[in-house]
Amino acid sequence: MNHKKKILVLHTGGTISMAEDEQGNVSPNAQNPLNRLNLPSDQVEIVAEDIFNLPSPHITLEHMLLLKNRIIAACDGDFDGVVITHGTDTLEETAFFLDSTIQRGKPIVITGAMRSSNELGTDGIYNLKTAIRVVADNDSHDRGVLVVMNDEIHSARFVTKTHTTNVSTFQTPTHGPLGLLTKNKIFYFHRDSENQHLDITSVTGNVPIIKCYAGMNGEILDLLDPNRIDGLVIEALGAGNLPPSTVAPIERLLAHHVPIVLVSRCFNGIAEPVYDYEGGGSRLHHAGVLFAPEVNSQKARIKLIIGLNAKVKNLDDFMEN
Ligand SMILES: NC(=O)C[C@H](N)C(=O)O
Repeated sequence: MNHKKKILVLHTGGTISMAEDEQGNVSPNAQNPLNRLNLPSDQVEIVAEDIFNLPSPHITLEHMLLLKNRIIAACDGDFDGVVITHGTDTLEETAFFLDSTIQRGKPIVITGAMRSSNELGTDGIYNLKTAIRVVADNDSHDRGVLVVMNDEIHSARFVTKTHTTNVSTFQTPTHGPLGLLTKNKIFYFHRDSENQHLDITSVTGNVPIIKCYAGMNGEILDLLDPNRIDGLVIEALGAGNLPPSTVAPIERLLAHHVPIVLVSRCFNGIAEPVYDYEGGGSRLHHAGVLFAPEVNSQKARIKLIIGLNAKVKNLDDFMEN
């Protein structure tokens, strides 16, 4: 007889826990509608906790740290896996944070919804059910943190929110979903390599993100006080290039030992130091700018904060891998 899986479901809020009023305004509920979920008890035992009830734009790195500690305690205990429900706006950041701070092992899945609990075609209960199915599946072990929405399974490391309202918003631009669910089965197509993880105990640090654009001058960068920031992420052009007038302010920040990380503003692909012209990625890299090839700016920011809090010696290597 199969062992009955014991799964912890941690609700953090978001549209999945909200409802709309008669005017169509969506807001958090006092009563979490997800608690009406009815699962066959001979397959899984569910323990649900409302750890927070926040729209995901209210989620901070401190919330992510609390969540990480609760998940590690659950996995060290007698839970067979954890499902987290979360607002979709910052879901990829929480997923990436957890994937970067928790060792691979028991399945950890994050899900959310694009339509609140009483809207026509609501996807919340369905996504929660499929997330529980994925956690209960033996093949979901050792895959890192997974994002399950709309019958697809994605790696936290690569997934991103691509659409403001569509239920298929979560996509992996570089190589598609890791797997999918049908009515009765779960199929994994491939296994993503392991993300670096560091178990940190603090998340301090002020690391803003600046987006680059054609004709950008150095004025915004000049406004940054090196004593008030701990790092900077720049969404650069193409494979990782910047307009020439940004170079002098960048050199000034580097001289004050502010780590600067470049990612691409492109939706898809890998950033790397290639071009040898003023502002080109190769020259910037030589000057000390770091590259985060695989991740978008919001994930690079989280990665840099994790590296700084873990006091990583070689940040260049850490950000690049
Ligand atoms: N679909 C959602 O969950 C969006 C909502 N604004 C949130 O992130 O909390």
